[in-house]
Amino acid sequence: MTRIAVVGGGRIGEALVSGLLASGRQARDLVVTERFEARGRELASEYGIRVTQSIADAAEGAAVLVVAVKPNDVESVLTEVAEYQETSDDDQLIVSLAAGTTTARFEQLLPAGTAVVRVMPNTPMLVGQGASAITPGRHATAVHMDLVEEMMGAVGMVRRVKESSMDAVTAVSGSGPAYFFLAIEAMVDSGVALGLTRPVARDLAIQTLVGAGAMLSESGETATELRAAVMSPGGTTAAAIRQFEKDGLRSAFFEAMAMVRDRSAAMGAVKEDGA
Ligand SMILES: NC(=O)C1=CN([C@@H]2O[C@H](COP(=O)(O)OP(=O)(O)OC[C@H]3O[C@@H](n4cnc5c(N)ncnc54)[C@H](O)[C@@H]3O)[C@@H](O)[C@H]2O)C=CC1
Ligand SMILES: O=C(O)[C@@H]1CCC=N1
Repeated sequence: MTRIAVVGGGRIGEALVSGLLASGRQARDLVVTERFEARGRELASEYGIRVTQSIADAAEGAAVLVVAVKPNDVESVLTEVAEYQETSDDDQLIVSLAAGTTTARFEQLLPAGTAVVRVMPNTPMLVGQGASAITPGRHATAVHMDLVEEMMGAVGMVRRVKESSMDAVTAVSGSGPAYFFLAIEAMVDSGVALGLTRPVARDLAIQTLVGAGAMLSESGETATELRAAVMSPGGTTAAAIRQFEKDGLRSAFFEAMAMVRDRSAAMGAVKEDGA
């Protein structure tokens, strides 16, 4: 089976590894490079995978090298990857999970002709429920795209998009889980303010999110139709929706997601300028 090396054992690197193992991939087919030794030991003992501090060591024999470090660390990682590739016969497919960083930037830092596929994943891939968008670099072939679609498909759903859509994708699905976590925090606190115990408020709020998500994905009905079915005429839900609209919830989403798009685009622009 294709050997995968993951550089960066942080939150998203761990989510990928955990999701891949849960989907049936063998621990021997995965290797992680993690710069912090203690974190590396934690991952090795939790998942039974090999963890190393050396990028060259992980890259050796791997067909795919996944870059799962912060955008600011991409350059130093790719410098090491390029050094490795120039002295070996391996020509791994490079998969980027880094927000805002373009495939052109990756190609600039890697040996000429290196195949790069950019992915915007999200953390629910930890439990096999990720939502990823993928886009090819200049040298990525249909075979490379199929390989990445299969890898990310093992930990959730995948859509192919144009690279120019990646900043918007980040606003919807990359950062998206945090919006729902924030909503749950607010719902639990509000339930407590209304007199519920915290465990009861928490359990009810979480199951409500899970149930609403299942209805959205399984019923074939739109969010608008499903909301209408909860809103009895002159009832409780209508009172809540009216208040949310008055407080600008819809516009808050629009503004916040436009901020993500702009932030993501700015991260890419700064790096391409070489700043
Ligand atoms: N956290 C999220 O929900 C999402 C994150 N991303 C992207 O994934 C990337 C990683 O994000 P997180 O996992 O949240 O960050 P993180 O900070 O949790 O993990 C990054 C890990 O990389 C390690 N690292 C850095 N330089 C290294 C090197 N040279 N060699 C080996 N290990 C090295 C760090 O020690 C750290 O453990 C970022 O580029 C981010 O934009 C994309 C989508 C969602
Ligand atoms: O907040 C971030 O920059 C990363 C990218 C998408 C989700 N988390």
